[in-house]
Amino acid sequence: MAEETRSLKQLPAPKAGFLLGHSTHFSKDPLKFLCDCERSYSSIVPLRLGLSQTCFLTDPSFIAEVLRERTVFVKNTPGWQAIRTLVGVGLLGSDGDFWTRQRKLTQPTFHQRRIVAFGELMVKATEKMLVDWKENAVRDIHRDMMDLTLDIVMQALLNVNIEGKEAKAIARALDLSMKWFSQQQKRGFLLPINIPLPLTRRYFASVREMDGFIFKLIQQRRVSSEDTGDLLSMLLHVKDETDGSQMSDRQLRDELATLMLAGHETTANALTWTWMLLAQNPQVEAKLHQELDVVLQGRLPSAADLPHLTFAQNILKESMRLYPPIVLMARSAIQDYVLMGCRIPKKCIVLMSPWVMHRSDRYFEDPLSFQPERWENDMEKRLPKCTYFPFGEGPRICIGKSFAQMESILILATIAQRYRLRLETEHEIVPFPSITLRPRDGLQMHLLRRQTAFA
Ligand code: HEM
Repeated sequence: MAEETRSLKQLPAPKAGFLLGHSTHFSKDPLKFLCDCERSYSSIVPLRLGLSQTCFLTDPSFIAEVLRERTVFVKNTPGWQAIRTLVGVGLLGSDGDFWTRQRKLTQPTFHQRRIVAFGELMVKATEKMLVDWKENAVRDIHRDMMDLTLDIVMQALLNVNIEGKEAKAIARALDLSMKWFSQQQKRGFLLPINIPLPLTRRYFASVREMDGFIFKLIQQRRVSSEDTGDLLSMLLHVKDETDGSQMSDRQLRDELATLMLAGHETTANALTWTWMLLAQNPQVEAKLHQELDVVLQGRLPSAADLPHLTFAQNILKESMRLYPPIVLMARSAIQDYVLMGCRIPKKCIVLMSPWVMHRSDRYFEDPLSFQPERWENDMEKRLPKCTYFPFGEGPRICIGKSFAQMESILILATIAQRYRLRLETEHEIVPFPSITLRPRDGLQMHLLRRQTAFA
């Protein structure tokens, strides 16, 4: 006999408010609320956030299924609609056939072979930043990592310099978008974008200014046909193999805005949390220094060193386990779908959280402690799929994964060769989940010059 299908309503759920459902608890402290759900309820937790019927998944195989079924579970959620105001219908926020075409066109651009060419640029940009670092100074390391990764992504994408007015306009739009999203989030629900609040007006004005610069850059490149070796040059030349068509200016603009947003904050935050964790765990830091000294012998790192910097790789894996830059992923069901015997109704929003899965004691021993060694002996391969998924999973897995891994290791190695960073604050560092997970009040750190045999 066929097994009976349960409805979401039959599953145990946290107590909900009459009007706002679970929104009040969720918006107060989303990470704690979701961790409590994982500990106290079954693998599918029904929730109501505002008017939206929602469910939260805590079983890795359920998460893997939803991420795999990209034609049923799409990105048409209020959060994604807000992100589209910045990135349009680029890879990150599109669905269906349009996404398939864009992914096919963009994928070769991110091939490992091509990405390696950006290694030198990444190290040079880090060295340029270090010119302003002085021994014993106190700096907001979060700000520094944001500026550095923006510099790198701008050069890799557009071959423009961070000091130029184009880059400044783009940085302003990205920054205002973060503020705008945070403001929306604090409210606990998203207001329609056409309500002319002051920040909303400033945000849209800055997006228009950013667009002006991007369209101008695209035009200049089309006219000159110059290959400047950046990602824009590659995207300008890719052709759909079925009909030979190329990307329009609008599509190029949307992809560039997407790559700037997706490729900058995420890596900056991964590095910021890594510096905090290294300062809190000096024995791990000492082991990193030892590896850097043995492998690099005092010279600058390059892409060719990556396979030998295995402890550095494990540090970043472990830091993204505890502080995944994307803490929550959302999809909306376009039709009823039966997930492991439970009916997920059409329009239901499905939530999945790397933060929650990465901190579950069902999969990780002593989950809150920072132990890069746990990743030795191919531990990642032995975990069930979607237990550890900082870059997502399935067909929509992060296209910039190799770029981000190379960038974060090269930056980590270049800085850690010369400096030890110590926490300046006695206060608790509060993780704040905006589009990405950042420290709410920045990260003030004290710079100590490292004494090495090579200095
Ligand atoms: C540590 C750094 C990074 C992390 C943790 C990260 C994480 C993610 C995650 C979790 C997704 C999937 C989102 C979802 O399915 O809802 C994603 C998608 C994406 N990421 Fe990243 N990312 C990082 C760096 C980058 C970089 C450097 C780039 C580009 C330069 C990039 C470009 C993208 C794009 C375009 C997508 C959308 C892919 C698609 O839907 O086909 N990311 N990223």
